[in-house]
Amino acid sequence: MASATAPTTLSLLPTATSSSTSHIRSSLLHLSPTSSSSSCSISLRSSNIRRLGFSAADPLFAHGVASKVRSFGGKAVRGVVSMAKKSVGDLSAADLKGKKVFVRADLNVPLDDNQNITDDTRVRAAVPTIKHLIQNGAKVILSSHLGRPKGVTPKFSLAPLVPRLSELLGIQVVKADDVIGPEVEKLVASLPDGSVLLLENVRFYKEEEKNDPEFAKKLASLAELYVNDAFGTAHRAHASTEGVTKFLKPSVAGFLLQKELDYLVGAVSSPKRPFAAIVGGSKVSSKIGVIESLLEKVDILLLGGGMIFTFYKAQGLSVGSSLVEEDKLDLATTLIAKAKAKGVSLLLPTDVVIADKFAPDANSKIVPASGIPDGWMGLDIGPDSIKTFNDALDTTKTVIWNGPMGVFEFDKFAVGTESIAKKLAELSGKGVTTIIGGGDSVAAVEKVGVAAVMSHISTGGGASLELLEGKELPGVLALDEATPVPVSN
Ligand SMILES: Nc1ncnc2c1ncn2[C@@H]1O[C@H](COP(=O)(O)OP(=O)(O)O)[C@@H](O)[C@H]1O
Ligand SMILES: O=C(OP(=O)(O)O)[C@H](O)COP(=O)(O)O
Repeated sequence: MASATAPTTLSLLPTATSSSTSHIRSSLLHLSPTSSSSSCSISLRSSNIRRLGFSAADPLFAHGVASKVRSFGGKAVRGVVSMAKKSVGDLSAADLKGKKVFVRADLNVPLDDNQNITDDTRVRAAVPTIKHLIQNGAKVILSSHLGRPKGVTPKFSLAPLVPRLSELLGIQVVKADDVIGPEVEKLVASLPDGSVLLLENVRFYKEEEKNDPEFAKKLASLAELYVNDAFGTAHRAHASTEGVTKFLKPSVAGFLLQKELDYLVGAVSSPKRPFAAIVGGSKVSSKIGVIESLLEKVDILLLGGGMIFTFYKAQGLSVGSSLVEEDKLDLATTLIAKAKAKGVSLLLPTDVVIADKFAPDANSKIVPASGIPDGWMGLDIGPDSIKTFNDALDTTKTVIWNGPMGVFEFDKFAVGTESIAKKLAELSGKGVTTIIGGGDSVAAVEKVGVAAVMSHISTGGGASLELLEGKELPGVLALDEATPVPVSN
């Protein structure tokens, strides 16, 4: 784990020359949370941050440094500023033995009509942190939401999670019928060391989503330490993800949360190059933030999905009845110009699979991007584009993918998306870092059966999108910072 890494200290002095500045900048980039999430500390002045070409909004700093830099305004910052969050791996066995630990996980899994879990990815992803805690003698009070219930709703109970959790953990998980209150307190008091109590769906209380401080305090009163491992919910400032940290110290990151940050912030901020991003999905409007943020970092940007037709139309091509956002035509033109100015190789599909209706049994044909007839709509990228994309991807060392290349829910229009999934699997096998940024791209990778070989598959759709946009996640910001290391200055 990161805590085993030797502590690293950088001093950014105001007198730094331009050559030392570039050295510091590259060292700093190298010291992403990936390489040293718990033991890297930096001494810096805000003037040097600017000189190094960083802005306080740089995602590299988003989860530690930036907030401090901002809070100091333009004034000199002296002393140690930690860039990472404290991890559950930083807590010693003595910190954990016999301690009641409130663990917020994201166990928001899909259930079928018979309340069977149809995809247990999030349950499996929560296991390493819980196992670590129980193996160190902690009493785990496990909390999650499921769905978006309005008040107590039996079909959103966490009861279906108990058998799978117990199986994966190798112990019988006890379930409470409530989230707070005397019955829950009684169950907590009776917990032996190394056990797990699963609380009921935390969203059964409306106070959860309101981040009500009184509710957060009641949650906190159940435990002595807080671990947030709910990456998929880290973009929500709710009582169990943010509010509770005000009442429980330490408040630390779980292993899953750390891994997500390592890849979606660390690997993206200091990628092995060439670095490519593949962005697809339905609309430009939902991916503007991601595209703009990635344009700052990538060498190659491949665009697919429904959004390409807005780019085509902006370039004067006919798009038939394809999905187009008329109010985003100027934006598409701006993004193309921005890519050019930044030297990013932006590839739009050169051919598309078109359909005569939006349906799985639609008639289809392949046409060049410039040849979409009236009444037809583009639902997938074509074979020439797949080849061009594959050739570009062959040159890369890091790839991040967010959003399908076509309407992959219909088999006839899933070829582009599935080809990308297969290509990334092949590249992963050759040592390329492959990151799947949540949402439908994860479903595509799973459909093709190549999920296991990817470097990282995010468990959060919305959360990963916000991270890739360079936003700060409230559930992460609220956690304690990693212990600072004294700076030699
Ligand atoms: N050419 C297209 N026309 C219409 N919809 C498309 C097209 N290509 C992809 N889509 C749709 O985009 C949806 C995913 O979009 P989005 O939610 O933005 O991606 P993600 O979930 O990966 O973030 C899928 O349901 C897919 O069917
Ligand atoms: O499934 C989730 O988000 P996602 O669908 O964006 O991956 C999380 O559990 C967050 O759920 P929410 O969007 O109801 O807050």
